[in-house]
Amino acid sequence: MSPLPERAAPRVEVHPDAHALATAIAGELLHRLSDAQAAGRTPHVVLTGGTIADAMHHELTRLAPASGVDLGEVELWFGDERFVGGEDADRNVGQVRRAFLDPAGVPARRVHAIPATEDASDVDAAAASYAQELAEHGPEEFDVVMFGVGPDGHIASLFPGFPQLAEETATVLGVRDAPKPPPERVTLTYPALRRARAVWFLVSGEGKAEAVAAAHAPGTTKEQIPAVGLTGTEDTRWFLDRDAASRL
Ligand SMILES: O=C(O)[C@H](O)[C@@H](O)[C@H](O)[C@H](O)COP(=O)(O)O
Repeated sequence: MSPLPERAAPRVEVHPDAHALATAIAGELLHRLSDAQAAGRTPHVVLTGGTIADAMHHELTRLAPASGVDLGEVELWFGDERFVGGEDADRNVGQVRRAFLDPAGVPARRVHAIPATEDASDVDAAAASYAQELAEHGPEEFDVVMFGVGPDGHIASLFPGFPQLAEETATVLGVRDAPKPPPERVTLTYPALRRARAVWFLVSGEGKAEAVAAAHAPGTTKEQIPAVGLTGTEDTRWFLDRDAASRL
């Protein structure tokens, strides 16, 4: 892997409400995908779970047909996954499938799901398997990496104070005892997630306002608010609604 290039300073973009936020992010994502395809690249995107991401996926499905983006030529990855059964409603990939992949007709071969409990003996085996998939089929740089942000500032399954935050070699790790259920998860790490042209945080609601403010306060560390540790090479953006931005 080549040395890390320059990083883009974080910018904040505030939208009136969650719906407007979801629409704006979907539109921006389709722009990025369209530009990448026009430049002759098959873009790679890291998806996330959560409420605002779900709303954004529905908007993607609605807006994609008129965008000119070829959804057959986009590689989709996941920033983290709950280590549960493949059909469990808790799986991020299931949520994305229902809102976007199935209705928009994204080919299964483009979707890189993190192993479920029937595919791996434990979280470490699942992480090793996804790391191998990433090494074999992943890009040098993702086009867009998206994150929901928890009220505690967690992104993917990187939780405040957890050892995964210190990882500088492995691209994917297992997590046990996560503070948010389910306790067993698989997460990409900073070394994988920072290989990104664009890093976007998708945040909605008053319950996130404190974490958003802390992430933007001088001196906050990634051990306190894991979202602090990540920037893209071209674009680092906090997509907020008014409530999430209310303490900035
Ligand atoms: O792994 C999880 O338990 C969740 O997916 C979580 O990481 C989520 O992405 C954020 O908490 C934002 O979620 P909301 O958009 O629903 O607030």
